[in-house]
Amino acid sequence: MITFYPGPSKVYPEVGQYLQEAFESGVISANHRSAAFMEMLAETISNLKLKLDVPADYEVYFVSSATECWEIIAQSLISVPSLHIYNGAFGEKWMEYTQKITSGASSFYFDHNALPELPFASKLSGSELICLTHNETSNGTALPASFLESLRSESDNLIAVDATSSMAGVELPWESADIWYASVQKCFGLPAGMGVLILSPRAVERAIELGERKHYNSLLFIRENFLKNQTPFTPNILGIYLLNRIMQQVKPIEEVAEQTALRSREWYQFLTKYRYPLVVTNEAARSETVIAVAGTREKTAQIKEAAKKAGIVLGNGYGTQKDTSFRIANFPAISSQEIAMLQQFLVSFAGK
Ligand SMILES: O=C(O)C(=O)[C@H](O)COP(=O)(O)O
Ligand SMILES: N[C@@H](CCC(=O)O)C(=O)O
Repeated sequence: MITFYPGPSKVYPEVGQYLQEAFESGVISANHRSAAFMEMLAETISNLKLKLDVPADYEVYFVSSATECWEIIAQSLISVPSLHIYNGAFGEKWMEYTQKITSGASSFYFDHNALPELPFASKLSGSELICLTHNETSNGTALPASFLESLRSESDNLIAVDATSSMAGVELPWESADIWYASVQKCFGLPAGMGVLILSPRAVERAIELGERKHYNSLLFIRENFLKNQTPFTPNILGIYLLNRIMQQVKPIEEVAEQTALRSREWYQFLTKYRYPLVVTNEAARSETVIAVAGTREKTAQIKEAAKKAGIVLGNGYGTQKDTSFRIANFPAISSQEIAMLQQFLVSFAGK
């Protein structure tokens, strides 16, 4: 089967070889306070920062998932009600989890075919954390870099961005936000089981100011460990090993992003040509890494079933469009040959 599911998704083919190497190297049997592990952790962070072009003064931590980042942020970085700007299921869930933990999260909902308006920024006091979803996996939308850049210039607030399904696939305007996080099972092309959390110096300062230390995953506790090249709890050592190998292998993000952009343009043109209705009709709001195709319940079920018979897994819809859309991951680990196979299938399905 070839898979276009937007997470877990296709892993880079080299992962097979790296798994064997990890076993043979002995590092996955090593204690996580050993020199061997600490060196590997430091090297992984350094390779990730290099390949993804993360600013030198931003700090990188590995946690268990993007979902855990919702909790870490709510516990350790929010003191006054946060503002959540979203248009889909993952942004909404982030707001709901935060609400449960902090008892104060406000929402600014915008239509998935629109981009959020900026005037909300002038109504903020300055201490609220602004929470944005860069790439909304559920409905195939993304925020353009220009939106993040404008928000940054309009507001002094700390900004947190969920880049779960875009980090390592597109270029991110790092300096336009303070907290970024993602999961490795999307654009990193890795097996699931790890989250990447990246903080600006201002976010670190905020964590220090708030001084929250009540949880095993309190940000300050995580940070203190990472500063020693360690982790607060036994980490996913295999996941870190694989991430390091993939970061060594991939091209710089600028080149990866070029390919993502080109492939996404081709996908949208192809789908339009063969009359597959897109969930996102506004081109400016479309994601480059997750493409959502609309359809009736019946048609959507039929196409997923026919694809399966042809050896292809399409992503189910998610959230309000669970049964009336399917999703196609446009992640870097997917090969051009696989894309051609799916397109061939879609051409023949369209003709039926
Ligand atoms: O796809 C998204 O967007 C998500 O939020 C993921 O489902 C979250 O993945 P985890 O890393 O939390 O498992
Ligand atoms: N992120 C994946 C999985 C989410 C889930 O099922 O919890 C998706 O968008 O489908």
